[in-house]
Amino acid sequence: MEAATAAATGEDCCVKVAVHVRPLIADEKLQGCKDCVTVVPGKPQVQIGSHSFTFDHVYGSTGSPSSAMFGECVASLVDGLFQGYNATVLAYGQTGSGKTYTMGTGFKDDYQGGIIPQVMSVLFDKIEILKHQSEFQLHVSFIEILKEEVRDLLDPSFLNKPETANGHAGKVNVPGKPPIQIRETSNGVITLAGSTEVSVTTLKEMAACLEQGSLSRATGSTNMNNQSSRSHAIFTITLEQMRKLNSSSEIGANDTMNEEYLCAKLHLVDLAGSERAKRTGSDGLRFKEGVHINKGLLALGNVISALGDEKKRKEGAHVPYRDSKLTRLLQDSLGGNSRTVMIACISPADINAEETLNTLKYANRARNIQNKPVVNRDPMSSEMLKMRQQLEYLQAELCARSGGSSEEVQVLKERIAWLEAANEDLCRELHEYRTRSPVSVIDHCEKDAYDDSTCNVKTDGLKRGLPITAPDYPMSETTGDSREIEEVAKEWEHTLLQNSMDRELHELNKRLEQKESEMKLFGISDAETLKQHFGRKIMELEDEKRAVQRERDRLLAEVENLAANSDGQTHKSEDIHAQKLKALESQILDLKKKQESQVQLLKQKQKSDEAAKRLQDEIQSIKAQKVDFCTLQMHN
Ligand SMILES: Nc1ncnc2c1ncn2[C@@H]1O[C@H](COP(=O)(O)OP(=O)(O)OP(=O)(O)O)[C@@H](O)[C@H]1O
Repeated sequence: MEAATAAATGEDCCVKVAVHVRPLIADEKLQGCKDCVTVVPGKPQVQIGSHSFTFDHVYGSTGSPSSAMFGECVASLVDGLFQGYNATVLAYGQTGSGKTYTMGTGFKDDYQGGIIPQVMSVLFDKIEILKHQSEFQLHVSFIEILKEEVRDLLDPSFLNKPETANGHAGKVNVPGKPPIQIRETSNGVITLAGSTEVSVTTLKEMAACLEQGSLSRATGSTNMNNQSSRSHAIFTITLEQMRKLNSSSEIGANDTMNEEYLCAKLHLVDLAGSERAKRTGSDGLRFKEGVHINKGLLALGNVISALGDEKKRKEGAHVPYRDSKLTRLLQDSLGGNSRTVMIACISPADINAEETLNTLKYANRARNIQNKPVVNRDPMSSEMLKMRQQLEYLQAELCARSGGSSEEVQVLKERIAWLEAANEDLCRELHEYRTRSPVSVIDHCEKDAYDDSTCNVKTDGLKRGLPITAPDYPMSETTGDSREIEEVAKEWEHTLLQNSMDRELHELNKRLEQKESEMKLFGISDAETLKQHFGRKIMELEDEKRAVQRERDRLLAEVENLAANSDGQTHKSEDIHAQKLKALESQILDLKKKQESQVQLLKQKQKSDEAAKRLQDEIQSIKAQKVDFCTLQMHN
């Protein structure tokens, strides 16, 4: 639960102080006490001796009737609970001054006229009225601080215990039960860990809790009060509500949007009375109790002094809340997040004049205490409230604008509709392109390239499809929608360009691979070997040719010699030689042919060398192109 911030009315408000003057009681009358307190008629002013004090209200002994106290001082606090404000009603005064009577925790006399019973009855009346617009949950706790120990008055294990030796009706701490601890949450809220919180749904149930706790409370008889409260008692009502917001705040259709969770606490405090041991006649246990009571009240007095002194407050003086459990528990009620009313109970008897004056001085100082009550709303509710307020503000602004220039709104609406339609078309187109296979996209792109235009030209065409500068609206007014369309077109253009470049790069790689494999065939080392091989072959053929020519010359010379020597034999050997010569000539012819084919091979080799060189040059240029493309892709 979060205390709502200033936005949720973090008002500064002073502790309200009312004085309740009880009538002289039988004992005092018996003692012949005189009335020493005067209430100025029609004014909330009290005079005692030479001292005069003005308060917010004065009840009893000819001041306002006591019956008016609830309506004037407490009813507004109960109302505030329903708005999420914490509240405290604190009864302060000397022993026997009427605190228990005023608060209505005594279950004697006319206790129904006390504040707590009236609070309970008004609370349930209000819940009955509001139950149709809110869901409520009520819890009560009832604790007492006795001798600096916090005790749970609603602990079921305290019930039906026999009266103990010290005279405290039925209260024994259960062994093993952890003591109640006062804790402070991270946002400064004081809580009681370990106290019983009883969930109640009816007035009867709540009254039963009050009765049970009151009967369990430590009381004892003193000279000044035969049923004196020996402890400070705090009856706390916690009201949780899930409030449905009224129609003026209704915005969303969602129910949770129209609900807020509020939680507020009302502390009803009946303090033990200050006492003087001499006058109360207390000794032993009562004396010890009195010491503790006075210690707690002294700490309370110091806190009131620190908070009530404007100078000290401005100087940021330390407030000794931690000096006692009472002040620690009342930290929020005094100077914190609570609307607080202090009821100073006084006896009019002159015998009590000194204590009465002290009480009035304290009460007067308490009037200067400034509290800061805030609505206790849970963080989610706060957030929703903020959002709701923001939404209301925006709706109001929209209404104001549309009221101011309906024409402008109409034009804007048309423009939005047109942009939405254009956007839809583009999205559809984009979707179609995306669903195509990458190859078909490239093909599409290449087809465009073949038509003497590039992919970029195509995407420009896509952009052209969008009349970004609509005739009615200047370019500077381009809205989010048209920007979106442009971005889609750009993205598309980029994709196509990318695809085209990828494709070209792929082609280049393929060509490069092919050329490199060709180059392997015409490797430099293989070419050299081939050259040497052919060279050798030609040399061999040359040698062979020369040998055959020599043989032919020899044979011709032989033929000429034989012709000169004999005719018969000459004819025979002439034939033989002629045949040999013929064979040699055909051999020479063969060799010549071989030589020619070798020359042809050499020429081819030369051509191959040249082709290899060209290939190498081409590879170099392809590699250079590839580098250029890669650089271009990186830039894209
Ligand atoms: N306004 C009143 N009208 C009539 N009787 C009253 C009124 N206030 C108190 N009394 C009576 O005065 C006596 C003391 O009152 P009460 O017990 O309420 O005092 P107290 O301040 O609670 O005392 P303590 O601090 O010792 O508990 C009771 O008998 C009570 O009935």
